[in-house]
Formats: sequence, C-alpha cells, structure tokens
Amino acid sequence: MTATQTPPAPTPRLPISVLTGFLGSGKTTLLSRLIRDPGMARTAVVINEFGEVGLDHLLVSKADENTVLMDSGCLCCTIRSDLSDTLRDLYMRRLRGEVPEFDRVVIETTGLADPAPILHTLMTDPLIASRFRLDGVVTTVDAVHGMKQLDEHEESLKQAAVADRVVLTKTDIADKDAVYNLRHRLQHLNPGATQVDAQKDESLPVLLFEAGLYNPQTKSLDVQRWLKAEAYEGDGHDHGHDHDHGHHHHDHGHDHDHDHAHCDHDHGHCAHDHGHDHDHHHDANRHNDKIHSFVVTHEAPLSWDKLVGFFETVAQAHGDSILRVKGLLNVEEAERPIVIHGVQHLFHPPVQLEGWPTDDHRTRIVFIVKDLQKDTVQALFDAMVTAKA
Ligand SMILES: Nc1nc2c(ncn2[C@@H]2O[C@H](COP(=O)(O)OP(=O)(O)OP(=O)(O)O)[C@@H](O)[C@H]2O)c(=O)[nH]1
Repeated sequence: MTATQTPPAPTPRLPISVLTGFLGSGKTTLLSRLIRDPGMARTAVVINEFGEVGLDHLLVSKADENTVLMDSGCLCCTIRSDLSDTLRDLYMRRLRGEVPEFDRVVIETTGLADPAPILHTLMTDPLIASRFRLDGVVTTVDAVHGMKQLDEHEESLKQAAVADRVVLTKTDIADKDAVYNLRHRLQHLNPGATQVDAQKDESLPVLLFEAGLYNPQTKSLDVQRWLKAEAYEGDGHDHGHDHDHGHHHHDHGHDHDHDHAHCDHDHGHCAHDHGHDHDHHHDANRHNDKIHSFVVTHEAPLSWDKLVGFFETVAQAHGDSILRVKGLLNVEEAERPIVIHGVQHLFHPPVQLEGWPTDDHRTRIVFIVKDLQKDTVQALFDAMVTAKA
C-alpha cells in the first residue's frame, strides 16, 4: 500500500483458507473429514507433501504427478517448488479447463510452519493477490498437548494467535479441566477467533471456511465477523475478567456448549466450575504470553494519506512484532469503508466494501502482536493520523 494508491474497487476473488496447527495436532485428520463433506466439493486442497497425507483411499484419478481428483470432487495438489508457483499454475489450469473448476482453496501448512510467510505470499504476489483472497486462518490445537506446546513452542503460539478459527482436536481423549483451561488461554491469546470443537461441531465446513474477508454474497456480515473488533475492545493484553465477559457475551454458541457439556456430563461439577474459573485467572496470568492483541478505534473519518503513512511507519518500526493487523477504516476520501489486513511488514491491497456492516462507522484496527504495547501504537496513531496539522 502506498500513499499514491487510491482505494480500489471490489473484485471477486477465490477464497483461500490456511490450515495450520502444531505437529500432530490433527490437521490431516480434520482435512480428511472435511473433504468428504458435500459442502466442500469444488475445493482445491494444497498440501506440502502429498505422500504424508493419508488421503489415498479417497482418490479416483490423477490429473498429473502433482494433482489428484478425489471422489468427493475435491482437487488435491502438492506444493512443487513454492506456493506462488503452485497457486498460479492451479489457477491457470482451472482457466484452461485442465482441472475441474474449484471455488475455494485450502492450504495445509507443515506443523512447524510460522504462518506469516505463507500469508505474506498470499498478500504480496500481485498475480495471486488479484485472483485469490485470504478467507481466513484455521488453526488446530491439540487438547491433550496444546497447553504444553503453547508454553514451549513459539510457532504454536503464533499459529493460535493469528487464527480466525481455532479448532480444538482430541477433546474426546483430553481431560475436561485441561480442555477448559486451554480454551480460556486461547481466548486470552486470541479473543477474536471463534473456537470450534472438532469432535462436537457437526457443520465444520461452514464454521471453518466462511471467515470471509470479502465475500461478494454476504460481505457486510462477514467483515463484521472477520474483524470481531468488539472482542478486543476495552483493551487486549491482560485482564482475564474482561475477556471472560467478552467471551461469554460474544461467543455464545461455543462457550455455552462447552459449559453445558461440563455440567451435563457431571452433575455437581457446575458448582465446582466457579472455583475452577478462579484457577483459570491465575493460570492465564501465570502464562503471561508475550503475544496479545488490542484494538485502536477512532470516531471521525480519517485521511487516507495519513492512514497509509501510519501503516507504513508502524510496519517499518514494529513489523517484526506484528503478527497480524486487521482493520475496517472510515476514510474521508472514500464514501464506503475500506478493509485492510497485514502481516508483519506487509499489507494486503486494501479492499473497499459496498457498505458498512452495521451502524458502527468507527475506524477499528485490530493488532495481534508480540512484545509490543498498545500505548506505543496508539501514540503513533495519534501523532500521525489524528493530530491536527
Ligand atoms: N482421539 C483423537 N485423535 C485424533 C484427533 N485428531 C487427530 N487425532 C490423531 O492424532 C494423530 C495426529 O493427527 P494428524 O491428523 O496426523 O495430525 P497433523 O497435524 O496432520 O500432523 P503433522 O502433519 O505431523 O503435523 C493421529 O494419530 C490422529 O488419528 C481427535 O480429534 N481425537
């Protein structure tokens, strides 16, 4: 994004979901289940090493050495040299009719991958950015080993922090209290992500793959869900109590389910829950994750040039600390709102929406960061964007 760019008009692009998660956290198991779902037909799945993915029994034909067609209708291909080449090639073959027409792409990363470089590729390669859009990041977290992995492996923390959807796996074999604590820790780490239970939630494709940065059919609603700024408001980096309120308030479905499950399965356990909640607050504070999130908001419309200057400066000065930025901007020069998102030093080309998702027309910018305080970013924003010239 540069100061000379004007906000572009909306273009329909194919949604890409990035499926990530720590080693052994259940990505492949989830994917195998998903591609059997009729709702996932017309999906192209891009994976790092096809041989490792036990999907062979689902195959019916092989388009070439890298690409196979599943009997579910999904296309599955391996990343050859790099992700850009693979996506470009896939797109061109779709255009030429050499592979079945697909409507979405799911990229499965390796368990140790930091998702940032993959998001970079999707945002910066001009050809890819003009044909695809990032729909969302789906992260699997192992309910048995997840807590330890978050403690010990920064990749695991980053994967959970940048997620739009967190899928808890192995809840069938995990200790109930451990699941409860893990859910709360993830809620602190990433209040904007919806938590999904791979074992309980039936309609997984809908829950996971409509994160929607920009969906021409249902754009307004989706942007609201994607940004989920209200989950970050009132601060972002500590305060278990605030977040828990936010959680119960904003994420009815899942948390409710969880709490009910907790009670239903074990009468008398509900009373114990309250004490348990307290334990959790200690727990969350004890972890003191360096990764946290906050939102910068502003009421009045803002100058596009100043906003661009702010994003350029913040990326330059603090890019290493920025895991993800998502924003809905009220721009003076534009009649309609503009959506931006970025990872570290890079920003996706901005997208102009057809209208505001709700009556709330404030600029809201969500930052998911590591070792960076809200005050620092807010001061920069105040100095560069809202200060009177
Ligand atoms: N009980 C149970 N086991 C699961 C669940 N999800 C995955 N597993 C098992 O966990 C193991 C690892 O699952 P995978 O799907 O291979 O995990 P992955 O994230 O793809 O692993 P890598 O590709 O090595 O990073 C396998 O033995 C799965 O059968 C679950 O929800 N419940």
